[in-house]
Order: sequence, then structure tokens, then C-alpha cells
Amino acid sequence: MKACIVGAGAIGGHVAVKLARAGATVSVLARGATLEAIRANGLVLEQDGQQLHADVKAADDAQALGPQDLVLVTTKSTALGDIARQLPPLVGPHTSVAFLQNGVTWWYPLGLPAGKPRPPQLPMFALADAFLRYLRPEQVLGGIIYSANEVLRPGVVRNNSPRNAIELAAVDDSERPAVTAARALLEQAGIESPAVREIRANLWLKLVGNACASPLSVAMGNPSALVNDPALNAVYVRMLKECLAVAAAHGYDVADQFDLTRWTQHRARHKPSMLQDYEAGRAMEVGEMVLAPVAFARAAGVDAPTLEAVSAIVARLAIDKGLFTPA
Ligand SMILES: NC(=O)C1=CN([C@@H]2O[C@H](COP(=O)(O)OP(=O)(O)OC[C@H]3O[C@@H](n4cnc5c(N)ncnc54)[C@H](OP(=O)(O)O)[C@@H]3O)[C@@H](O)[C@H]2O)C=CC1
Ligand SMILES: CC(C)(CO)C(=O)C(=O)O
Repeated sequence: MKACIVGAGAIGGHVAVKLARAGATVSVLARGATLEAIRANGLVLEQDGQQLHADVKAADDAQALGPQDLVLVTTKSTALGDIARQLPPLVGPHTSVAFLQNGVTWWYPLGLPAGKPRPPQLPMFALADAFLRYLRPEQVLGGIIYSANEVLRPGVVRNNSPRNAIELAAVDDSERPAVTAARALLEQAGIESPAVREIRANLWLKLVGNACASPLSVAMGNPSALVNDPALNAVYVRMLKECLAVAAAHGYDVADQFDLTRWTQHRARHKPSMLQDYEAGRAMEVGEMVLAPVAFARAAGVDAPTLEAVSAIVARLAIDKGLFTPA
């Protein structure tokens, strides 16, 4: 299978190495120092004390890579406007394009099953205009990542989690051969990719964790505080309950599936990507992970005072550092 990874950072670097080592024809759309490093030394993934290496074709111009069977977009959400312009040369009539961003992303309303509440109007939904100029809805896959990673230096990624999984599905939850094939490729590469019944249920399940742990970690500058400090832990648990209520109000009751222990497991050794961005001075996914759940709460009339308070603080921190601009 011909697969292109768009954005060779923490997640993209991990996935590209694994797919290439599993025998897929892998290319990456990268830029700047990362592109130079990949061209010079290939990509390296540090996992369980091992260094896994892969040489992959890399370019900053999608034209040089051509149409693919599978495109995995692994940039931050904040880059999706640019990606929408760069993607067309990678897309043929049978290409599947999976979007693996954390949080509420542009495809949420696309294929939303009848009977589920409509989401509030959010700025990221406007990206649909750009993507659907050249993608048919059935080519778009939603993706959820369970894999904690950080870039040590351009082209070198460290994996910080015991479990690495990517959940993929068509945005209307229909089973398609292209989705089954993409999951099989991931599994073959050692990345779990289980069947998905409702992609938005999986999105909420992950988002509940991110929407609470990530902003609290940014506010504290420390991911373990929300586990080790009893007062903060109480705030964290209140936020989780509120966020689970928001998900349920939007048709996805995932409370029984939420595993707090699993969420707190790698707090000590992994800084959430949002805290990594805050510390590195990179654009933060505040709209998608922090403000979106609050907007969904208001749309459904769910009272979420703890979520609102922490979200407001973290949005302010991001705005003041120039890492987020409210729409
Ligand atoms: N890191 C983690 O552990 C986890 C992350 N996620 C989610 O996964 C997504 C990706 O996160 P992560 O891997 O951490 O992000 P990173 O910032 O590490 O990587 C993104 C990569 O995309 C590149 N990029 C951005 N725009 C372009 C462009 N126009 N052309 C080419 N390359 C581009 C960046 O390059 P440059 O450096 O030049 O900007 C960078 O190399 C996010 O939504 C995040 O929330 C989910 C689970 C865990
Ligand atoms: C790995 C995990 C779950 C940690 O918060 C994450 O999603 C992130 O870093 O953004």
C-alpha cells in the first residue's frame, strides 16, 4: 500500500517509521529542519530502549509524492488550513485521507448520523469548504490516536506510552474496504487498530481525557499535579464528569467506557502535546480541545462550570503568549 504521512512530528514520525518497517511504501510531507533531517538520516523512533530506523521518501511539495492509497494527516489542527491547500496532489479518486487530530475537528458535522444533536457552529467546521473541494465525503476518515510521543530533535521521536493505537472509521460510520485495509496495515505495523462502531463516540472518549488533563497540565506546568495533588485531582474529576455529561447530551454516552486509570498511567513520563506546545511556543489546539467542549456544553444546556473556568484560564494563557487567536 502507498501511504503518505503528512507532518512528520511526534505522531507522524512514529507512524511513518512503523509503516515503513512493515513494508508499506511510505512517504512523508515534511518541511524545514524536519525535512532536512529526514533526507540526511531518515526517521528514528525510540521505543522501549530501542532505536527503530526507517528511510522514507520526503518532500515539502506534495507534487513530488503523487497520488496515494492512504494519506494520514498527522499535523496539529492548527496547520489544517495550510494542509487543505497542499493536499490535492496526494489525492486520487480512490485515496482515503485520515485526519488524526485530537479534539473536535472539521469533519465532525460531516456524516453525523441523523438523530444526533447538531453541533454548535465552530470555526474549524469552515475547513470543510476547502477539503470537500477535492475530497468526496466517503474518502474522509476520522482518526483517534492513543500513543504518547515527543520529538527529541527533528527526525527523532520518542514513544512514551505502553499502548499505541489508532482508531479509524469513515465519518458516516459505514464499513468500507478501504478502512478495513488501512486498519490491517496499521495492525501489521504493530499499531493497534480495532474496529470502530461510532467514530464520534471514540472521539468523545478521547476528548474527555484531553479536554480535562491537557488544560490542567498547562495551567499547572506539570502533568503529574492533577494526579498527586488531592485538591487539583478533585477539580480534574469534576471536569471529567462535566465533560462526560456534555458528550452524553450530544448523543455519545461514553461514561462506562472511560478508564481513568488508563488516562493517568503515563502522567509522570509524558507531557501532553498541548503542554509541549505551550512550552515550545508553538500554536496550541485550544479551539479543538479546550473551547469546543465548552461550546458543546452551552449548545446542549449542560452546566459545566469547572470546565468553563479552566478553559477560560488556559485560553487566556495561550492568547497572552500569542499561541492562540480566538475566532
Ligand atoms: N504528541 C502526542 O503524544 C499526541 C498527539 N496527538 C495529536 O496528534 C496531532 C499531531 O500532534 P504531534 O505529532 O504531537 O504534533 P507535532 O507538532 O509534533 O508534529 C506536527 C508536524 O507537522 C508538521 N507540519 C505542520 N504543518 C506542515 C506543513 N504545512 N507541511 C509539512 N509539515 C507540516 C510540523 O512541522 P514544523 O515542526 O515545521 O511545524 C511537525 O513536524 C495533534 O492533533 C495532537 O493533539 C494525539 C495523541 C498524542
Ligand atoms: C498522549 C495523550 C493522551 C496525553 O495527554 C495526548 O493525547 C496528548 O499528548 O495530546
